[in-house]
Amino acid sequence: MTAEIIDGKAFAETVKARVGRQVEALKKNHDFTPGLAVVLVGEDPASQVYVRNKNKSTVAAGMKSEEIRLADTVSEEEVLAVVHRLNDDPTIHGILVQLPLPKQVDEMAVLDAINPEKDVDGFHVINTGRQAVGLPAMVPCTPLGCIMMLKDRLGDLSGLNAVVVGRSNIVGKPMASLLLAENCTVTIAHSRTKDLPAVVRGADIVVAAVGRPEMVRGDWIKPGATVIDVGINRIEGENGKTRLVGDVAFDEAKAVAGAITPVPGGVGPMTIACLLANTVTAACRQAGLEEPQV
Ligand SMILES: NC(=O)C1=CN([C@@H]2O[C@H](COP(=O)(O)OP(=O)(O)OC[C@H]3O[C@@H](n4cnc5c(N)ncnc54)[C@H](OP(=O)(O)O)[C@@H]3O)[C@@H](O)[C@H]2O)C=CC1
Ligand SMILES: Nc1nc(=O)c2c([nH]1)NC[C@@H]1CN(c3ccc(C(=O)N[C@@H](CCC(=O)O)C(=O)O)cc3)C=[N+]21
Ligand SMILES: [Mg+2]
Repeated sequence: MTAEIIDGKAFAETVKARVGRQVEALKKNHDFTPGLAVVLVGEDPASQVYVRNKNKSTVAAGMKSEEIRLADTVSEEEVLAVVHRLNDDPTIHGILVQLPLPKQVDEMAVLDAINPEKDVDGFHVINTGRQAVGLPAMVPCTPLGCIMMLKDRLGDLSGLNAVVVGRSNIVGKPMASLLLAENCTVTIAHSRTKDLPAVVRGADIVVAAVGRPEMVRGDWIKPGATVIDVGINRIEGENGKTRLVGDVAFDEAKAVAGAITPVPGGVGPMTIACLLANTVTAACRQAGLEEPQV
């Protein structure tokens, strides 16, 4: 058996095209343009790639895009001042502060300062709590993109055994919460989990969000399972060039799974597409407009 490769890049293009049509309708019918601001602290090259991709996609969808770059020596007060300015800017409907932040800046304090209505990452505790109890919320982009790919492939997720490897606030925990809301039986595994391979072998759905290159092996995968690989790891290839790999040993897992997302071209592009979709949602809520159904 060889797994179906889930084409996150192609899926993301369809989502971005829909967002583009929605933005066009908002401009035409309401003279209204959604705006997204991304705050990038420091020079981390990977983060710069993400920010560039986001910026390009935002502009391609017809939205306003503002990019704020701050030195990695910046003080917490300066970051908070930028967030407050963006909270007060009526042309900005979405604010994303790229993580991680340098150690002198308290991440929780910065996330807490973002107006929850503009929190397109869905990382504010207000949005986390609203999502957890089933109220309308901004939902974190990476887990949202994973759910969209799972539902596209599997339809109803009710009753499926889902194992999420990783419990970060930005991926693992919200992923588990969204799978629970889809009526999965959810297990969250982490660095203290005993016999991780055995836990993963029970899964109909595996979501790997660990940050360890190719840690999840093929013989951990139940035959026919759906594997979502969130990991983005740069490793040294044979020829000295760096290449991007996920948290799953792709070739091994592909031989056993029913479907699997590749890295690159899987979860990453869907994250960006969901960010744009969240920005339109946030903008419409702030302006008191219905989201255009186009
Ligand atoms: N494609 C995308 O859009 C995105 C990709 N990413 C990528 O996803 C990955 C995870 O990101 P993030 O959640 O921020 O990472 P974190 O480092 O914040 O969390 C990693 C999690 O993995 C767990 N873990 C670490 N080692 C092991 C192990 N040996 N066995 C079991 N569990 C382990 C940790 O457990 P413990 O809590 O016990 O320490 C922790 O919960 C990274 O590669 C990141 O680059 C992240 C965001 C978006
Ligand atoms: N506040 C905040 N929100 C985030 O959502 C957030 C963050 N901070 N910090 C870093 C992680 C990582 N992340 C990625 C998004 C897209 C790709 C992506 O587009 N990847 C492409 C291309 C990658 C490449 O070639 O470099 C792919 O996988 O095909 C990757 C990683 C969002 N994150
Ligand atoms: Mg920090």
